[in-house]
Formats: sequence, structure tokens, C-alpha cells
Amino acid sequence: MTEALLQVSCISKRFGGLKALSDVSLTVNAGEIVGLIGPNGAGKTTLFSTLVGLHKPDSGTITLDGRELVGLKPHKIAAAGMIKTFQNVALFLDSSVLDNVLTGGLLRHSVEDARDLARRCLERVGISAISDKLARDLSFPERARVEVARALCTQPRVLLLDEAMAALNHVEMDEFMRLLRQLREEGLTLIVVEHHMRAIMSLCERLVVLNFGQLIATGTPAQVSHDPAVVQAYLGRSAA
Ligand SMILES: Nc1ncnc2c1ncn2[C@@H]1O[C@H](COP(=O)(O)OP(=O)(O)OP(=O)(O)O)[C@@H](O)[C@H]1O
Repeated sequence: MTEALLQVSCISKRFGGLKALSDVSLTVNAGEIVGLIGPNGAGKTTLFSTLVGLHKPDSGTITLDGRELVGLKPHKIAAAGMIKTFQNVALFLDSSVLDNVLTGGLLRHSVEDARDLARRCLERVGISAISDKLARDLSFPERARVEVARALCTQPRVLLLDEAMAALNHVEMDEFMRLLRQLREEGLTLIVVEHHMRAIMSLCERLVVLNFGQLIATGTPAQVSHDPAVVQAYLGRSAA
């Protein structure tokens, strides 16, 4: 039996005259991996940023396990259990991997406890061996894992991944997706924005599609890929 963990109801967000999100509603169940897709400018990053409190919606509600999140600052939303990784991985380049990851733990813990937690998170994502390496010396796959480890260090229930696989080749992507499935097995709920369709189709059991700020389809990857509105949204943009 699945359980609704995240409930987004009628979220709208304007930037001046541009309606970046129009009445977007969606439900994410505990333990799901949901893919959020849509053409460039569809509103995916805006929705993620709104979910974690970086933007305040003009209207609508967002509840996590029944708790209203709209109006809370990002660190409060992180403490409530939802965190996002960033599109352009933003690490402290002159700090070690361990120090980067432990910053996530400072939300709830002392430095010492955050360091212990960070070590466990590094182990969880399979990069304990590079804990002393400087962030500036990391490969792209290592960076992607460090970013996930740092997010895990906030002890989230819902992890939002914004194009975490953008710089990875196919083999690296497959390894990274194995990690995401493993995290889901461990109880994490994931929402993934990704432009690599092959990855998103194999990783996610459900997709949500945005176009011009509106939710135009939701369903299994097979359902969504045959949805005329989705086909039109992608073909229309590429034709343009
Ligand atoms: N801070 C902002 N100020 C003004 N307009 C913005 C701002 N952020 C996003 N937009 C606009 O809102 C719309 C949605 O942008 P958003 O970045 O959310 O789309 P996206 O689906 O994530 O696109 P991409 O796939 O290219 O990353 C776009 O038209 C964008 O130009």
C-alpha cells in the first residue's frame, strides 16, 4: 500500500509577466522515483526551487507528510525532510569531500556528529575512499556522488535531483542510477529532473510532464511517451 508523502496543490509562480508555473498539482508517494520532465523553460527548476523554499509561490500549498511548507525558509524545509541538489554542482572547491558533505549535517548536528554522519553518507554513496580529496580535484561522477552525499547528510525523506547526471557518460549514468535505486530501496523518495530520456525512462516508474508551466501529463514512462500532448510539446519546441 503506497502512502502520499508530498502533496503539491495548485502551485502558481509568476516572474513579472511570465507565468512560470500555473496551478501545478501532483502527489508523490513514499518510496517512489518520479521523473519531472518537459522542454527547456517548462518550469522544472522553478517547481523544484519552489518546493524547497527558494521561491515563494503566488498561490497553492505544498505539504510534506501533512505539514505545510509554503512560507518556510529553505533550511526549515530541509529540516522538515526535503532537499534539492543543484543543477551546476556547487561544492566548496578548496575543501575536502568530507568537509563538503558534513555541511549538510550541520543543520541538525554538532560538527563532530555531522562528521560521523558525513562518513556514513560517503559510505552509502560508495566514495569513502576519496573523503580527503579536495573537491576541485574530483571527476564528474565523483562530484555527482558528493552532491548526493551532502544532501543525504541533511537526512531527507524526499531528495530532488536537478540534472545530477548532466555531465556523465552512459556507463557513469548507469552506475549513478544503480545508486539512486539503492537509495530508494533504503527508503528515500526521489524526484528527478533530467534531460537524458534514456536514463529517465529506465529509472522512473512515474513521470510528470510540464510544458509552459502547466502539468500536461502524468503516468508511466510508456503512457507518457505516447501521450499526444507530450509528443506535441517536444516536437513543437524542436520544430520551433
Ligand atoms: N528568476 C527568474 N526570473 C525571471 N524568469 C525566470 C526566473 N527563473 C526562471 N524564469 C523563467 O521561467 C521559465 C521556466 O524556467 P525554468 O528554469 O523553471 O525551466 P526549466 O524547465 O527548468 O528549463 P531547463 O530545462 O532549460 O532548465 C522560463 O521561461 C525562464 O526563463
